[in-house]
Amino acid sequence: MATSLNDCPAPAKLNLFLHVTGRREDGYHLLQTVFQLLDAGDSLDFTVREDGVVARRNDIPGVPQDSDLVVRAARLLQAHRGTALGADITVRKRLPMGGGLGGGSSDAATTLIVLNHLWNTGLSRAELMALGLRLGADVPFFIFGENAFAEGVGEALAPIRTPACWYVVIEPGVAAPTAAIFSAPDLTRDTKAVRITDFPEAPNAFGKNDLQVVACRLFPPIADAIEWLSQYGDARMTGSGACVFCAFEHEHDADEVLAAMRRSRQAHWKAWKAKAIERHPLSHLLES
Ligand SMILES: C[C@@](CO)(OP(=O)(O)O)[C@H](O)COP(=O)(O)OP(=O)(O)OC[C@H]1O[C@@H](n2ccc(N)nc2=O)[C@H](O)[C@@H]1O
Ligand SMILES: Nc1ncnc2c1ncn2[C@@H]1O[C@H](COP(=O)(O)OP(=O)(O)O)[C@@H](O)[C@H]1O
Repeated sequence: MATSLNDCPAPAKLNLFLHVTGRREDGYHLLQTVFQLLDAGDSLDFTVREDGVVARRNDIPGVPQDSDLVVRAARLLQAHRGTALGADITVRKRLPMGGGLGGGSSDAATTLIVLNHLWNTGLSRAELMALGLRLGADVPFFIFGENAFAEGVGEALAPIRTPACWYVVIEPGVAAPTAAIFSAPDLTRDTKAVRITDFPEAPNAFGKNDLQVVACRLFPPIADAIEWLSQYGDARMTGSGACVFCAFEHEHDADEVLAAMRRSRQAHWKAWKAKAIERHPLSHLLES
């Protein structure tokens, strides 16, 4: 049995659309969204420890070890299965925090998938998804392992085909706190529910992101990024922001947009391209 796994990917996600259709009694919002996996993300190293200690080996500014979703995920699995093993974990962050790309959730999902393998704790995909939901609404999606239409708070998932394309992602340089966006008085919470069969073959212009109006009001750089990227297609925000994206059929189209940005007065934005992928790269570590 292996005792370490290095360079484990934690892919980013985009919300191709995000509708707020209602609110639960506990205040959480009911959503409909399509989650799209990208070939860009964070990466993590894991080494099993015999002494039961779970430790993050690197510093992440603003995220103390004990509140890191990675450490919390490892300790949750450890307690759930009563294993005596621990782990040293290194997290290489590339995704911005508060970016709407699901970075922290994806790190947590990768941790659950990899440690379930290294610790031989034997949880099924469904059991790991249920455990992951305790850490955040986006975590089950990453364990689900393929692009999905999601309902509820994001935990009711159905597989969906999405176009093979490239995305340009702009980081507008602000962090959008999810709680502030959802609690805004001007958030609309009554978008009519759609059915998965309404989702067209070429869905990049389907629906809208209901969180975008609020996020643009609170954080004007998000509005600036959407306006700039809209020259090239249907640009919109992912999740609760702050990142903004637009789809392109060919990689060279995405390259041209990035080059145009670097020549423009928006050259200070961080921007990159990523390819749409169909499956989570660690999906093979879990049974069906
Ligand atoms: C909006 C989405 C869409 O994929 O992603 P992100 O943009 O954050 O990645 C998610 O639903 C984010 O879910 P999750 O990651 O669990 O959100 P949290 O940070 O835990 O939520 C912070 C707060 O936002 C509010 N919240 C969150 C989710 C939801 N469906 N309804 C809510 O009202 C709650 O007040 C919650 O306490
Ligand atoms: N490993 C982690 N990576 C990123 N953020 C983390 C991590 N652990 C905890 N967090 C907290 O979760 C918050 C949301 O981060 P993240 O999931 O990256 O953004 P978003 O949900 O907007 O995509 C961060 O602001 C940070 O405080």
